[in-house]
Amino acid sequence: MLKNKTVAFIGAGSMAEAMIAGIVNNGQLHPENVIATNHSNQEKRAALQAKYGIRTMQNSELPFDQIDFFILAMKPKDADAALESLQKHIQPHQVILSVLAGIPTSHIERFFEEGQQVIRVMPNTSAIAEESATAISSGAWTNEDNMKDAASLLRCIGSVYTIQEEQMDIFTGIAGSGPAYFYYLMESIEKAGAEGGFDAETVRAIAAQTMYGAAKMIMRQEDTPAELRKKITSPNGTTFAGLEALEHFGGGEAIYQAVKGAAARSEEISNQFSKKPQHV
Ligand SMILES: NC(=O)C1=CN([C@@H]2O[C@H](COP(=O)(O)OP(=O)(O)OC[C@H]3O[C@@H](n4cnc5c(N)ncnc54)[C@H](O)[C@@H]3O)[C@@H](O)[C@H]2O)C=CC1
Ligand SMILES: O=C(O)[C@@H]1CCC=N1
Repeated sequence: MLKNKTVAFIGAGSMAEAMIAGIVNNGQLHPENVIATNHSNQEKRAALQAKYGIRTMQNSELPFDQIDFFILAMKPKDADAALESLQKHIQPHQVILSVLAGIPTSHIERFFEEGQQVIRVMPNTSAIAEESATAISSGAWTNEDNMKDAASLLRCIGSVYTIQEEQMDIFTGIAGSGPAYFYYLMESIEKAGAEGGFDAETVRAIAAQTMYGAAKMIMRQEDTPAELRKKITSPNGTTFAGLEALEHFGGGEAIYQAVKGAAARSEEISNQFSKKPQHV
């Protein structure tokens, strides 16, 4: 019953805004039931309030008792200060969702009494278009009903995958950071398109439709990506030449390393936070 839930974003930056846009546009929650706080940026708070009709305020003004889900959405470096400011106000029956890359649920749980319900979430900025691929994994104390409600909330912004927390690093490499790889590819495609006489807008539309079509074909799950690729590749044809260039310039390896590199950075952040001492 999402309609009766109140959600508070602690930190109102890019990721929070993408989620707020998806949640409000999806219509499952009344905008009044969505709150966003921000450290110091009053202008950003006012802009979010005007654009989405949500409530915005400072952390200290939060109606703590009325909130079902607290969504931590600050940078990992700011997490401890935020957790310290929240620790006296959040009850174990309330749920903390954290979208912070690399921060283990065990680190967040240390700031609270035993039993605090925490869920780790990895969305991506396609939330704004309700097309995020979002992972959730449970902390030590979160009950099934709250996992289900969190999944329902996050389905407002796209598809939800329940995974083990150990898989969060690689999920982050694939999906949390993933949109950036496709935008980066697009920048190179635009460059080649421009050299062929297209203006940036036209080539962007053509290439986006091509990406979207390929994604839809993969999602039909009738053929594997390798089979789909083979169907396009005529012997010594244009695709063959394109793929040969891709391989020659290390395209496959580069993407593989991008996913692994982002996952390794997530793991590195995790290790830094896992070593921190107990707080409660
Ligand atoms: N941007 C992305 O594509 C994704 C980001 N994330 C995670 O989301 C989190 C936020 O990332 P962005 O939105 O990109 O960062 P951002 O820098 O755009 O926003 C963070 C906001 O949090 C505010 N803030 C800091 N400490 C605070 C506190 N104690 N109380 C209230 N507000 C506070 C800052 O003023 C800032 O406005 C990060 O932990 C990141 O790992 C996760 C998935 C994707
Ligand atoms: O770059 C980052 O650290 C965040 C987490 C996943 C996507 N953006």
